[in-house]
Amino acid sequence: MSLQSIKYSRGSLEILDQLLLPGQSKYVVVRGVEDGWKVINKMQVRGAPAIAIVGCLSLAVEINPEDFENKKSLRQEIEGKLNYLVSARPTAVNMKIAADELITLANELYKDEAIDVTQMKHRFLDATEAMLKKDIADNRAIGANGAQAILQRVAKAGKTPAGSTGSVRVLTHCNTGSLATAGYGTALGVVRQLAELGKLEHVYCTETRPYNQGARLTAYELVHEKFPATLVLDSMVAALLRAKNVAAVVVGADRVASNGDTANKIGTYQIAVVAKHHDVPFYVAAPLTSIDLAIPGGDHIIIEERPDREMTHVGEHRIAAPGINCWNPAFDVTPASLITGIITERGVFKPAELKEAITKLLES
Ligand SMILES: CSC[C@@H](O)[C@@H](O)C(=O)COP(=O)(O)O
Repeated sequence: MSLQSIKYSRGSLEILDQLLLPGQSKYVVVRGVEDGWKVINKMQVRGAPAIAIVGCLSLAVEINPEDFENKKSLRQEIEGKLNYLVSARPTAVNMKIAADELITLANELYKDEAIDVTQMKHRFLDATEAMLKKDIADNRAIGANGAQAILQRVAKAGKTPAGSTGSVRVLTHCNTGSLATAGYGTALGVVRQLAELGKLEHVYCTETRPYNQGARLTAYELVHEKFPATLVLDSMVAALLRAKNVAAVVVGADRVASNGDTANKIGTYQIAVVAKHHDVPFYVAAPLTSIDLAIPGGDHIIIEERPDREMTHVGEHRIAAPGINCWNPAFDVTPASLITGIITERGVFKPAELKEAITKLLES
């Protein structure tokens, strides 16, 4: 069974505290929106899809026991609280897209004269809870589409390791697995699917400084799943791609602009540059809820800057010289020109085809 980052039943929400992993597995109770905002901002829960789901469910547990005087007050509560949750972390677009969808739903329910305030609340709770199931289904589809794309490309290029039966070695960055989503994972879902097909020869994961999502979380998931896996430091990627016949890089995304430029965990951009140099295909795996068609390119993405302490300390232990200045952007933007394909639940797209393809899909 894969790890569960979010435990939810109507009226009750708990998240696995990712600040404590891998040392301790402890669930934190989220009682409402204020708790939801805090666990997202402090990164007790993180990863673009998980942020959106926990944010929305924190509103669900808050309004579940409340009696609203009328539909207008419920609609106002929903809009105000969702917009507040969007402010917890700025780079990932998933929370914003989920908030916009749920606000649109609340407006429709408000206008629907056939339902009363209690029915409106239940319809809203149903829609919020549906996100959990949808995310897992989307991730499974991403996994299948991504594994197929990688295996096809590798077969065409004749790049499987010598003596193997078409199995591949892949590299991933940050954590995109069960912990970053409702379950299964995006880029790690592709790895999972390769393993399910018996085609995963080896997966390499980066440490992902400074927060160490790779060493603490991805490595934890890979060990848990008993996948053949090796941890490397971020500074080893060039050497790894030169030495280990890696067939593909697959990473997640926090926000994909309409031209395919992709914001993801800091360090992703330099991996893409190195992959290009070594002629290794570089894939981004992300659900449609990570694609922001409202912005034309990566320059429009706000990059979150996090506290110096994440760089200067490992746990309680200071590793940097006292007094040194720090720059700690949590994400970078990989230009579309370095991306081979964007793997979604609805297919794999070249960055140049993304906008038209997604617009068509959303219209249908
Ligand atoms: C499926 S998670 C995709 C991305 O959100 C992930 O790669 C990432 O950058 C996470 O950053 P984090 O700062 O840990 O929230």
